[in-house]
Amino acid sequence: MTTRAGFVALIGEPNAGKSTLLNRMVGAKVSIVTHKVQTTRTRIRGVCMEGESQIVFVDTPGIFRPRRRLDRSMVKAAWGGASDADIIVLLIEAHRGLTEGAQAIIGRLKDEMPRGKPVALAINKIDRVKAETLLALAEEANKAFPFARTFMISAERGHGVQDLREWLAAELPEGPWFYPEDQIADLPMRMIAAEMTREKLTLRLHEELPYQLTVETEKWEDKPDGTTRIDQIVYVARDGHKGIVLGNRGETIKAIGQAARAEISEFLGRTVHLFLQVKVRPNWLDEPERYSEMGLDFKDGDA
Ligand SMILES: Nc1nc2c(ncn2[C@@H]2O[C@H](COP(=O)(O)OP(=O)(O)OP(=O)(O)O)[C@@H](O)[C@H]2O)c(=O)[nH]1
Repeated sequence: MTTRAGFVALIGEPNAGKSTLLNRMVGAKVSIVTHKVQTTRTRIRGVCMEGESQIVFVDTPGIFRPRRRLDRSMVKAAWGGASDADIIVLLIEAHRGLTEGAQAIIGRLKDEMPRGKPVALAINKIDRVKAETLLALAEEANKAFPFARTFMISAERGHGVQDLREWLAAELPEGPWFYPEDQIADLPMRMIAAEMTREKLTLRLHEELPYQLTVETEKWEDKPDGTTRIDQIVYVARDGHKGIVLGNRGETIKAIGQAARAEISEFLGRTVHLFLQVKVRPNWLDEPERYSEMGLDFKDGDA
């Protein structure tokens, strides 16, 4: 049996339908993550199996409209995320055509993507236009960039989505899966729970640390008595940050834990026992191992 696995970055202007498409392909469970603000560099948005292929979708937050310095570095990171993906899918809206924004993305794809990286075009929202308009748009776009394939889809209604999935599955490099098949169903829940804790940390610590914090769900145990034990680790970049997160006699982390526990419990509809640990992981932003752990191979100078 030949297995395939790899990373796919969905890019496009805001509102192009990236989240809708992702949810179609991966399942509705990830949708809660989608409205979250741009808080991490690159993260996994969802995983799906298609035949013997494991497709891992990565986030490319904030490709657009940098407002602050920090945002600009995230824009760069987003493009780093895209160029590290095995396949890129550019989503454009059928009724809006090749907007200025879409053309700007194509310009950057030309400048920044390594040669030979497959970039597919997905013309979304085909339910909103006539066939002639669609064909003309496909032709125009393919003149602007040598797309590996062009798909005409409606993420909302599901048209064309399976074709895209099958193509992605076949294009991914051969290799072992990144996640055991039985963990895939669990993965969105683990990510959502980590995101909830992260949000509480960000709320509580305001502008102090948010870009230097990361939360990972280490263990997840559904107990026979109907409760769930979740162990998470809050990673900070420096020793000094640990104290800020813990607070005076641990009261900050305690309050954060309580708030996160309440939200996770409500979301799961079960009693949750949440255990938080704060650990220092210096320079996690620059640490390539962090990304290889997720299966992403970041090279120096990406961020
Ligand atoms: N008519 C139509 N609307 C769609 C389709 N796909 C998505 N939409 C709508 O387009 C809007 C934007 O979709 P999202 O999936 O949130 O877009 P996004 O690219 O993730 O947007 P950002 O999160 O802002 O980057 C939503 O109102 C969707 O319901 C489609 O195939 N047809």
